[in-house]
Amino acid sequence: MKKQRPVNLQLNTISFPPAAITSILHRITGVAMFFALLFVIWAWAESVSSPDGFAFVQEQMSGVIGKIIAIGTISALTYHILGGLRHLVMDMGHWEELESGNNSAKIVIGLWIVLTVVVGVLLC
Ligand code: HEM
Repeated sequence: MKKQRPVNLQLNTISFPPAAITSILHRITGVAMFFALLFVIWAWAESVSSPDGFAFVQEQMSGVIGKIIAIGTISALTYHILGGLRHLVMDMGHWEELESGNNSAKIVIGLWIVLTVVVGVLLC
């Protein structure tokens, strides 16, 4: 057995390829959407419960926290759909090689950032 074996992984020195980053972001945005949906469902239910309920939700959503939640939720959904479409293309047998997989990952991340900025500008 080798005597000098690595004793631990230095996570901060590991560089993740774009495809790995898209993969973990897909899971993170999926879990984030699950929790965001709790808020979305509450907001929908409250807003149709009465005129006062509608006014309350409207007031919350026009505040800073409401806008952060809205932009975050739409951003997570946008990423998840872009990542999902990338998976669909890969399921059809394309973008499966190292180079094309990393390129499509970079495009997904780039598009996501651009679309999130657009959503942010539109909602602010
Ligand atoms: C509110 C709606 C959604 C929620 C809460 C959600 C949640 C999740 C979660 C938590 C995962 C990670 C599962 C895991 O890694 O074990 C996941 C994976 C996935 N989602 Fe969604 N998802 C939603 C909508 C969508 C949509 C609209 C698409 C397609 C455009 C999509 C495509 C996928 C795909 C392809 C995976 C698998 C990714 C992989 O194998 O690495 N999802 N979803």
